[in-house]
Amino acid sequence: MSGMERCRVMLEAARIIREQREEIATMETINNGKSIFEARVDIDISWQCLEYYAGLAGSLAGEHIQLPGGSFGYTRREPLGVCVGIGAWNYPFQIACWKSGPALACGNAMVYKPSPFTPISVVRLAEIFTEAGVPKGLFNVVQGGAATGQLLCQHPDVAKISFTGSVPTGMKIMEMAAKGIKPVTLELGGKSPLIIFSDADLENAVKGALMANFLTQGEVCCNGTRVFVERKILDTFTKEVVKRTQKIKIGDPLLEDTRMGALINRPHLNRVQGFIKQAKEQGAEVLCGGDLYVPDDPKLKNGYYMRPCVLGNCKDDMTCVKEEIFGPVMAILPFDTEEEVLERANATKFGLAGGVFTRDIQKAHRVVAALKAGMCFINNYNVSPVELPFGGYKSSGFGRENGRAAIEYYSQLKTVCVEMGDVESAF
Ligand SMILES: NC(=O)c1ccc[n+]([C@@H]2O[C@H](COP(=O)([O-])OP(=O)(O)OC[C@H]3O[C@@H](n4cnc5c(N)ncnc54)[C@H](O)[C@@H]3O)[C@@H](O)[C@H]2O)c1
Ligand SMILES: C[N+](C)(C)CCCC=O
Repeated sequence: MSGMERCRVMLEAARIIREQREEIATMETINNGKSIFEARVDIDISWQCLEYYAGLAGSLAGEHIQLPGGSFGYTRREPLGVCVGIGAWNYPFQIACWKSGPALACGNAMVYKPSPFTPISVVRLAEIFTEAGVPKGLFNVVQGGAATGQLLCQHPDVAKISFTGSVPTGMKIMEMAAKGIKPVTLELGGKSPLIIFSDADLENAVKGALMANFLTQGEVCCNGTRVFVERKILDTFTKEVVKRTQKIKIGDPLLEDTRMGALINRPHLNRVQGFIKQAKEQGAEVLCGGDLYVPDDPKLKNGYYMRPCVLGNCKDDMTCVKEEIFGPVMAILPFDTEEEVLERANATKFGLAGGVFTRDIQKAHRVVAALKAGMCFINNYNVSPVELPFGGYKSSGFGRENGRAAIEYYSQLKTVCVEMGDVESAF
């Protein structure tokens, strides 16, 4: 298909998703356990992503380059072929759109494997693509776990792998990709810093800290879980964060006023609570939450609910400050100077995201320029306009999703050199 034809089909898919927003969001809530309130936002980001790449599909082009003697060259932006997408369980539908959007816009096919913990909503996406006119077999869903993922990565017909998941799995994916000389996009974990200066708008900073920690039960790769607070405002900020955290409505994720649903499964809930236990043993203070939450509704009493947790008295060398918890656990860390906080913020193997709250515009830009992270926020956190590239530094991965940047990762350049004169042979 031409770029314009692909554009039309993708716009139709975006339209169907928009039209079926409520049904898909409900399915996603059942799939993952996140609140319906948030699932709706995920679905909106998903159709926006398809719409955005539909817009780019028709404008993909190479360049024309003039050479001496009237000769010239040109480049063609060509698809890679069959791309494999492997997704995590925290944003099942959205991750599938972040991968299939640019992949299909560039003219590739995609075989997508969702996490076995959230297998359902991406099947609906495949149906929607078909309804919209995507040719049969162009977007495929294969269900399974690690073994299935490995087979896909090792398949000789696969041209590219785009993976979202943990750092340990990312390493394995990269090894398999290396054996087949396949390009790979790795969207991995994080332990991102959020820096609150004393001149920040306190109301916004508090809201930002909650956004940075408690969306999707805290199971968010780019969460700003190390909240560095300038000592002057530590007490006021902490008091307000704790007060608001305690007010988060937990429970049946399908209810309109619920803002925190259930964690993904029992082993993960136990793991998150294990981090909190260890934090206490290492000297952190639980300022609120961290315990199990049992909803009144008897049918939910065995659900994987916990109260969102704020940890005080944290130190940089504690496990809860160094490791990705992937649950609703915020660590608050005081700081005194800009230089000090930057050094501490960057002292991590991860580099997915980072944020700063301040009214000083020069300081804000200076700080984000110094942060070693792929996605930085000034005076907000965890918003995701599809126009902006998203991806990590260091162990958080490489390659980018969203924005024009993703086109580079789903296409390849062919150069054509055209001779307009005679061949000057060396022989
Ligand atoms: N950077 C991002 O955009 C982003 C987004 C969401 C989640 N994440 C990260 O994902 C992690 C949580 O997700 P998870 O628990 O699903 O991660 P995971 O690494 O356990 O699994 C991710 C996917 O990889 C598959 N998989 C597992 N082993 C495999 C193997 N050997 N070969 C091929 N595929 C394999 C799984 O079945 C799943 O589909 C967190 O670390 C989180 O930070 C990152
Ligand atoms: C939409 N968020 C909140 C920015 C999450 C992006 C995907 C990371 O887990």
